[in-house]
Amino acid sequence: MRDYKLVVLGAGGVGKSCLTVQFVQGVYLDTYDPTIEDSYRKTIEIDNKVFDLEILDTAGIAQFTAMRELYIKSGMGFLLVYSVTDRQSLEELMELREQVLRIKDSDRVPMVLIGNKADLTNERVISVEEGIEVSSKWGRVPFYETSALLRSNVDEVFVDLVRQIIRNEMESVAIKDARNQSQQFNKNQSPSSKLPNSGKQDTKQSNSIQLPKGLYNKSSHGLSKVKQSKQADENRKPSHSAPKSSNADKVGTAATSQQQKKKKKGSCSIL
Ligand SMILES: Nc1nc2c(ncn2[C@@H]2O[C@H](COP(=O)(O)OP(=O)(O)OP(=O)(O)O)[C@@H](O)[C@H]2O)c(=O)[nH]1
Repeated sequence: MRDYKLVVLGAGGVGKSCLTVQFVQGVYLDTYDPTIEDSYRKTIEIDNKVFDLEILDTAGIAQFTAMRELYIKSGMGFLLVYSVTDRQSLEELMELREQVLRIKDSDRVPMVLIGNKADLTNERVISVEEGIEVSSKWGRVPFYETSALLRSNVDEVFVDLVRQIIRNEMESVAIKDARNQSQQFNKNQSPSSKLPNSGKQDTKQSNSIQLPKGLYNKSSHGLSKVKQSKQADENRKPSHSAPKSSNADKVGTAATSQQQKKKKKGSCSIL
């Protein structure tokens, strides 16, 4: 079983704990008590494969953010949450994303942009279009509006993130294999096997093995396999998904949740 570490990031009060608890336990918590750090586990099945998720619900308010660097380092995928009722929370996300990219030292970190509290239509200050715009600026990071209250798009954001991690892993393995093949090929090319005038021929042969030229494209996301990359682009369309009562049918086997790490108090009280 694969073990994936997901990290939920965002300003204080945007609904990180509520989204996490809704996903893990299927309950909505409606009182607010700032989180220091909570860890949850959930087993899910995606595409007939079982994944064990460790979800870290992090502190939004400044006093408790000292550990941020550490958990960003260990996280494999990130849920970046703002509230559609709080402009400041979207601004804070810009810095958080920068921090993630800097610490991971990569621009292809699995992440999802989430505008939560979409049910609060009268208090909304950030439009869907604005969310889509941010997602485009971030390189078409998948974007969802959610409501932890209505359990809308809750499963979807977690499943999307896990799929991104799987894709990333597959791409890394493919690149590694290609490198190994290329190295193996170079090793096998002993000078004695070359014809006296074989300069041209050698180049041709090695090009056919050097996958970065033939099979791979160099993009802003680094090397990626053309076919997979297309698929990834498809999936990365700024997929605004309007809130709806959702029950992702591919999610949710053997949901086990436990609050592992200490928390000042429960971030929300269970109804
Ligand atoms: N209407 C509505 N309220 C929500 C939603 N999600 C969370 N809330 C409320 O917003 C408040 C804060 O929610 P939390 O989940 O504790 O927020 P948080 O981001 O974990 O906050 P920190 O722990 O300080 O980082 C609570 O009163 C929730 O009930 C939602 O989707 N809709």
